[in-house]
Amino acid sequence: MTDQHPIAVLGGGSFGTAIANLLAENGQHVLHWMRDPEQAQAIRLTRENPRYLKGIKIHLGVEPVTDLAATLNACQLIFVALPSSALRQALQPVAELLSGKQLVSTTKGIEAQSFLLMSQILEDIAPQARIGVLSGPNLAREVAEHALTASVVASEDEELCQHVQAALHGRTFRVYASADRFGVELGGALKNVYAIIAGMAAAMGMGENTKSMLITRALAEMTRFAVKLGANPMTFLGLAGVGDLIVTCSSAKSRNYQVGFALGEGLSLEDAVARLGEVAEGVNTIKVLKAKAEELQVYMPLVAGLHAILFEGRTLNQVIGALMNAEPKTDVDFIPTTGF
Ligand SMILES: NC(=O)c1ccc[n+]([C@@H]2O[C@H](COP(=O)([O-])OP(=O)(O)OC[C@H]3O[C@@H](n4cnc5c(N)ncnc54)[C@H](O)[C@@H]3O)[C@@H](O)[C@H]2O)c1
Ligand SMILES: O=P(O)(O)OC[C@H](O)CO
Repeated sequence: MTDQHPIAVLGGGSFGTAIANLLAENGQHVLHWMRDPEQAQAIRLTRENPRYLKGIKIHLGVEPVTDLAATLNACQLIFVALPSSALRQALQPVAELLSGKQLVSTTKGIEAQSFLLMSQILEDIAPQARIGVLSGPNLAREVAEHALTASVVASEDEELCQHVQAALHGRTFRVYASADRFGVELGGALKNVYAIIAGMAAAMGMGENTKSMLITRALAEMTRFAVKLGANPMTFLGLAGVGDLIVTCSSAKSRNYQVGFALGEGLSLEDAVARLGEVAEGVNTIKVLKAKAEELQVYMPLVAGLHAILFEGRTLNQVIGALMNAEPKTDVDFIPTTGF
């Protein structure tokens, strides 16, 4: 069933475009808001978004728009696909218009200083809005190319979850619901850091054993951190936890992995980010995560190691040596209890 109102997607990058297309393919009228009028006009004329999703045809049901206030006024359900660095700055000025709306963040980042996740920023800006997140193993290009894909909508608001499921479910996209908004969102933000490490390991020609060790120890580390913050560790066994970790740490289509690969080839961080030309959220997340782990005294050797390479002048070989020679540890070191 299609919505009476158009559905808004905020953000003209690869994920916003992929989600807008999915919604339109399901018969929804989509107002796809982007800040750049030239980009909007180019999409209207060519039905493509060549900078971010070259070669993908954009459905006629997607209407590129640049008037943010008019877009928010017209829509009840709003997907936010802005970079984490831009979300607050873009939406604070229109906060009043968000009241009572269903806001679904797809942005996988953490705000510096506040350590707020993106849906917490939405809550902060618009306390009267209904808030959710969409997260999972969802590489934008694969979503747009109709690879069979699953995602998670997470919110305490069941009606919002059902609305998102109805709007997005289709032949190639399946949405699972969760009530654990915090855990789902945290998983999406944390995995980007480990994807950078996985990209570095790939560039150095490390083997499949190494990849498996990295992913598994990353899962242990991010779960340990999440538990310290009061999250449900079981969420990390789902699509938005280990699912997203696997895809992002395994695929050269991931921008975070690409940054790591470039670093492993010897590029500086600045050059690696410049070569990418798109958002790699893990680059900002690593700084705030390292600081928070120290503050909370959570053992996160992979995070500490990446931080040491990027910002403390350590070499990759020094860090690998330290990681492999660290004191012996147990394998699974958190025990889910019925309290969660
Ligand atoms: N691309 C993916 O595969 C994917 C999948 C799931 C989630 N995400 C998440 O979605 C978020 C957005 O990523 P993306 O891949 O679409 O990014 P992108 O790099 O493809 O595009 C970013 C877009 O944001 C716009 N933008 C930047 N600053 C802005 C501002 N101040 N106001 C308005 N627009 C602004 C840019 O013009 C661009 O259109 C990220 O947090 C990412 O983690 C991405
Ligand atoms: O391209 P990345 O590294 O931002 O990852 C994209 C998605 O988050 C994968 O689920």
